[in-house]
Order: sequence, then structure tokens, then C-alpha cells
Amino acid sequence: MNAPLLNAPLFPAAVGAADTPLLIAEGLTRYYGARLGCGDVNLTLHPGEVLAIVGESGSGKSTLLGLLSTELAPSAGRVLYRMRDGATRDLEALTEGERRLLLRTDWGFVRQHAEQGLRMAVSAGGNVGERLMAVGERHYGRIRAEAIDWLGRVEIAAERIDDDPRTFSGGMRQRLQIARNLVTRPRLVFMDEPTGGLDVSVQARLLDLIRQLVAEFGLAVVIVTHDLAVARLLSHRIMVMKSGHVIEEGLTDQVLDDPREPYTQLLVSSVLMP
Ligand SMILES: Nc1ncnc2c1ncn2[C@@H]1O[C@H](COP(=O)(O)OP(=O)(O)OP(=O)(O)O)[C@@H](O)[C@H]1O
Repeated sequence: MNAPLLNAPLFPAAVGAADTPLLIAEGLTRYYGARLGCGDVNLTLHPGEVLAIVGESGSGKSTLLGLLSTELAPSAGRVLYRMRDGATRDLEALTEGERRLLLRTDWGFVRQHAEQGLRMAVSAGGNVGERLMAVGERHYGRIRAEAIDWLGRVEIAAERIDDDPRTFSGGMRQRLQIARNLVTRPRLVFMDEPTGGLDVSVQARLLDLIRQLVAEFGLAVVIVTHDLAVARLLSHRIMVMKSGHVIEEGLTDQVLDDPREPYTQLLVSSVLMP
């Protein structure tokens, strides 16, 4: 493939200092009928920061991720995001077009079940190229070259470019999902149990790859996991949820090495989570 790779940033450099938060949640609350999904969550996430949300099943992790990523509407509270032009916006006030553009370009979402994050009937190259087309790239040669470059980065052989993800293993699907998400150079990536359900050796390789890409691209990440080893490996900060509330938060190593709350102590000693 002779076409030049797209080395130039797809967007102008973000306006705003690195110490200005990228994402802010204030009093974020969601009820399902009378049942609390998550209640009064406050957080700030800075560029390049990885935040893990942990807790046992039903503690509210997915609800919180859904609220932060605008997939769910809050019952109360709000989410603010610093856009590429430097303006911090209330996400509820975005137009549908602005929200979709954000999801397609500046954000990524890596889901546990690859079939929810990939288009399974579209080729691997198409899965990556589609996101580039969504940000305006039209040149077939460049799209294909960029797709090959990204498949290489996530350790998928270029010869698989025309195969569709149904022919891929679980680990390959997750790696393709990562390529699809990162090709537009997002600043923020949401991850929902990205290594869940994979063999231990496959998990380890995938975690290594995620860690390397997060560092290389300076990504901010919100990752939901029930696996404290994943949180320890990837995250700078951790929030522990119980019954919809954040009960403890802090630097990952500090919280995991010296948990303050008895509930976190039980989590760490694997009494509540495998
Ligand atoms: N669609 C829904 N309708 C009703 N209640 C819901 C719905 N989704 C979640 N809940 C409830 O909200 C609470 C938090 O659930 P949530 O799925 O956010 O937890 P979680 O920590 O992500 O769990 P898991 O690890 O099992 O995915 C639970 O009590 C759950 O029963």
C-alpha cells in the first residue's frame, strides 16, 4: 500500500491546560422506578488520567458509566465535558448532532461484548475505516492504509483486513474494537469490563496492549471492572461502589494496599469478588 499514513492529528490540538478537568460529574443520580441505580456521584477526570470504577455485581458501575457516556439520562445531577474548542459544556444541553459527533470522534467506548461495539458483518478494515469516514476522511487508499496501520498496532495480521470479526477469536475482537475506537484519536475512552470473559493469558496480553496505548496516546479512561487486578494494572485512581454509592475513592495503590472501608477490605481480600 503506497498511500501515506494519516500521521497528522485529525483535529487541532485541544485548547486548555492539562490541569483543567476533562470530565466532571456533579450529583449524578439515576433511579430505575423506585430502585436506585446510582446516587449522588461526584467525580473529576483529567486528561490522561485512568479512573477505575469497581464494586460487586449490582453496585451501580454500569449505571454510572451509562450516565457519564450519555447513554442514560440522569434523574438528577449533570455531566460536564471540556470540548476540543476548550469550552466546558453540560452534556445534557448538547444537540443530538453534537452528541453523536462526540461519540464518533472525541470519545471511544470499548464494550465487554465485542458484538455490541463492532459491526460484525463488516470487514475488520471496514470497522476501522468507518470511524475515519465519520470524521470526514474519503480517500480510499488512505483509509485502507490507516486501517492496516491500526490492525498492526493491535497485533492483527494485515492479511485479515477483509475478514469480518465473526471469524475472529474473542481476544482479536477486543483488539479490533480498540483499533476502531482509537483510530480517531479520542481524548476519552469508556471501557466496560474490556477483558471480561477472556482466558487469563488472552486477558494479560490485552491488558498490556491497553496499558501501552493509553500511555502512548495520553488517553483519559473510565474503566468499569469487577477485577481489582485490572484496576491495579491500568488505573491511577479508583472509586469503590456499593449499593449505588461511592463509598471510597483515592489513588489506586493507596486504596488497594490500605483500604479504609470494611467493605473495600472485603473486596480486596476477595471475599466479595472472585
Ligand atoms: N434497566 C434496569 N431496570 C431496573 N433496574 C436496573 C436496571 N439496570 C440496573 N438496575 C438496577 O440498578 C442497580 C445497579 O445496577 P448496575 O447494572 O449499574 O450495577 P453493576 O455494578 O454494573 O452490576 P454488574 O457488575 O452486574 O453489571 C441494581 O440494583 C440493578 O438491579
